[in-house]
Amino acid sequence: MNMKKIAAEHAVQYIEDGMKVGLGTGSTAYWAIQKLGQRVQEGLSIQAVATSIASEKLALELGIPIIPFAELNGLNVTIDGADEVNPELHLIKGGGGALLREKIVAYHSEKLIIIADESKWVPTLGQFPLPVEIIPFAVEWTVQSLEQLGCKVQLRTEGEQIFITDNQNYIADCSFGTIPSPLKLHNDILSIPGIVDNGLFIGLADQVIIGHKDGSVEIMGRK
Ligand SMILES: O=C(CO)[C@H](O)[C@H](O)COP(=O)(O)O
Repeated sequence: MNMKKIAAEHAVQYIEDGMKVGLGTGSTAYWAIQKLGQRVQEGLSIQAVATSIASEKLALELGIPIIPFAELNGLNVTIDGADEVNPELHLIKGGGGALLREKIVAYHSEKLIIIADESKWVPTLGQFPLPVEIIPFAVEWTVQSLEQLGCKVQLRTEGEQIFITDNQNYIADCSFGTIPSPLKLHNDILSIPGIVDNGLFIGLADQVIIGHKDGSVEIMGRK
C-alpha cells in the first residue's frame, strides 16, 4: 500500500473549480500533483503556483496552469509534504531542500494541508535533522553559530558537490535529537545573520492527512 499516494489523493479531493492552489515538493507532493493533473485533464479549472522548479516542471507537463505570483493575490490552499509532524501540527520540512519557497507559499495560503505517511508522525520534533537554508557567504561562521545552539551540522551535499537550493543557497542539516521548544529554536536560528530560513513550520499547518499501511487515512487539524 502506497501510504504517500493515499494521503495525497485524499487531499486532492478538497480542490474545487476556481481555486488558487500551492503545489508542494517531494515524493508525497508528487502524488498530489499527479492526481491534480488528472483532474485538470478531466476539466477541473484551477490556478497554481509551485514551491520548487521540479514541482513546477511536473505540473506543466501534466497541464496544470502555473500562474505568475504577481497575478495572484494569495492562495486558497496549499498541499505539501513534511519530514516530521508533531501533535501540535508543528512541522519539520525541507528534506527536499525547498523549505524557503514552501514556507513563503504556505504563509500566503488560507489553508495548508500536509500529506504524509505514518512514519512522519512523531511525539516530539527533532529526530529528523532540521534543514536550515543559509547563504554561501561566510558559511563557516554561520555553521559555527548554528552549532552553538547545540546541534551537529552537516552541510548538505549532492554527490561530490554542495547541494544548491533553487534560490542558490546552501542547506545545513542540523541534528538536535529532540526539539522541546520549536518556537524558541526557530527564533534563535533566525537571529543568526546569514540564515535565510529554517524548516520549522510553526502554526502554519491547518490540516494533516496521514496515510496508513492498511490503506486508511487519518485527518488531524484545525479547519
Ligand atoms: O519539505 C519537503 C521538501 O523540501 C518535503 O515536503 C519533505 O521533505 C517530505 O518529503 P517526502 O514527501 O518526499 O517524504
